[in-house]
Amino acid sequence: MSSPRRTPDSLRGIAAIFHLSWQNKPGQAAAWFALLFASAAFPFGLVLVGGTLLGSLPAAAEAGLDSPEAQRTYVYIGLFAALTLGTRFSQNFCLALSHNVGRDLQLHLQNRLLNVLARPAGIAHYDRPDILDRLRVTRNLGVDQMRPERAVEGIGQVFPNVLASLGACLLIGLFSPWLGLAWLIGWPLMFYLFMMEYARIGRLVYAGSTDLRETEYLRDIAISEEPAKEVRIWGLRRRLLERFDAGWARSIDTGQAGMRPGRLAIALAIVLALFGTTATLLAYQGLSGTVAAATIGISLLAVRSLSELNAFDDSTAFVVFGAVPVPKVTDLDDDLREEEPPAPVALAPEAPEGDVTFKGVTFAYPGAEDHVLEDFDLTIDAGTSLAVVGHNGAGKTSLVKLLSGFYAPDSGAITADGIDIADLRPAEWRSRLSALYQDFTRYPLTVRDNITLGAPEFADHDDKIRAACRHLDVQELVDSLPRGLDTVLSAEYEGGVDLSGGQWQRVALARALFKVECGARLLILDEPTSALDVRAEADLYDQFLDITSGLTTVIVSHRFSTVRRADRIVVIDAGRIAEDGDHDTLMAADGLYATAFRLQADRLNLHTTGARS
Ligand SMILES: Nc1ncnc2c1ncn2[C@@H]1O[C@H](COP(=O)(O)OP(=O)(O)OP(=O)(O)O)[C@@H](O)[C@H]1O
Repeated sequence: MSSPRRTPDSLRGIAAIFHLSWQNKPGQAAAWFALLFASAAFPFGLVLVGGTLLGSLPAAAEAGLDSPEAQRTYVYIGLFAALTLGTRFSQNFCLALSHNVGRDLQLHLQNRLLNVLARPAGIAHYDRPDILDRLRVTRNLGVDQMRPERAVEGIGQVFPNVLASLGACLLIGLFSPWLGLAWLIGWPLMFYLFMMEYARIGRLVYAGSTDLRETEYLRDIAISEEPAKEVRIWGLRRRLLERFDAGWARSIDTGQAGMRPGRLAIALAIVLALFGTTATLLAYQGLSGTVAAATIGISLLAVRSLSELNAFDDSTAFVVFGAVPVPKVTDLDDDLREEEPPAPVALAPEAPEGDVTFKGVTFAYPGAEDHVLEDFDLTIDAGTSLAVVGHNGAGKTSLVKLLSGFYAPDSGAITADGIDIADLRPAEWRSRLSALYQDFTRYPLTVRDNITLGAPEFADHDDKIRAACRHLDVQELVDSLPRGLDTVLSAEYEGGVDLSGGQWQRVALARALFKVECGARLLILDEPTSALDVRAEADLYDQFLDITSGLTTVIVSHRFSTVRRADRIVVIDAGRIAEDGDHDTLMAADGLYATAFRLQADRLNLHTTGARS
């Protein structure tokens, strides 16, 4: 948990709110700034004119209705009425405009956050705890009291109030310079003490981000649909709750998370002392007639306006809490900004036509000490299929992630047609790839969307969709759905259906093959059969040559029935290639591959024997 005595995030947040509002819509921001000041200027004028009006009444009454004194009073009355209206209107307009500015800022931040997180070419930022901590704070863009939108609305109330109060302190100085000075010091001090209390509470809530991130993860496990089955079968509810409570207590000292009465008492004591002294002096001097009636009037109204303090209400809390996520978003934006290759190399339309190679690639995950791949060399021959096998954790998926450009090698290079893929625009390289990842995504969209997401510009090419669906009975699956390709794959929607795990994997395979139909040159299949039944796996085995014919394919699998079909098989062990060859060669070599293959084959045979007996 970080120290609660850091740079005040709220102040940075407020500055960022003004800056971003100006950047977003300068015209609207200028009107907002003007109204913020106008909402303070009108009440200030009201106090000044109101007090002067009060002071002018005795002389006007004495001099008669047509006297110059009375005419001055009429002017004051007119001004007072105009300023009263001005106060009312400017405050209402200011609040309305604050609402619009807040809404625009909220939208801007949400879009920016989405863009910031989706923008990096790779996914290494999801391995960085500092990014994840800030992400936790920015999630509060959607939590009511913490929303930046509420902070802007709060500014619309608090900012004019603070300015008007400072003006009122100055006006009290007309009556007594010492008293004015006392107010000018005491009032901001009181306001500061309140703000700091809110800021301290805000920091307590925000600061323990790492602990809270873990704690909230436990909460999410308890309330989300995906782990619901395991939560019940393992009876996790009580343990999750206990750990959630412990984590919450560790990250937020609940005893500290309220306003501290001591601080509040000091703040209130300052204000009460100022009010008491001012009232006593005003009464004494007013009665003794040593100070002009107008000065007494102005001071009285000034003191009254100072009692309309926003410092004590929720607006200040909203400003302090809601401003915190704002600079976090802009910081994330700066941190995750990536340089494009200085002069990106363009790929030929049909590229990669030649080999794809790993040359001396060494790679470790961010923050990890051990290398997953070390001085790794591999050539993936164009137009052939390559199977990558190895024990759990050997680095197969990491190889696929590197090939996809999700991570960059620490040293060495991955080249396609002799060009380092680091010199290409990531989007251009990926336009040539198609992939089915181990942890593929189940999109709650239509089947058509699910299949054509990789090449949406061809989404209405039914012939390509059919071609992508011709394997593993995906076409039959689509035909059996109530609305065919337009069926939404989620039971949460009207007319939608959910699929089984294996059916989802077939749809994901069709998605990968659709992109191939649309021109992808390199197909990556990472455990494509993990959820398939025996028949579907056998189908893939039968259709593998057809699917991969003439296509550069990398397949990662523990299922040897599919792997053995590949033109070439490499066994990865300890970050290097331990064996390399086709199925027959590797079996003849009688090494790791042959041992693992026989183990799996024997197990299947045993199983068959067991089933028969
Ligand atoms: N995001 C990550 N951050 C840190 N380490 C990681 C990350 N992903 C994987 N690793 C580590 O990298 C090593 C290789 O993982 P990888 O997923 O590439 O193995 P694999 O061969 O695909 O394993 P499996 O057969 O179980 O899928 C493992 O030690 C794993 O713990």
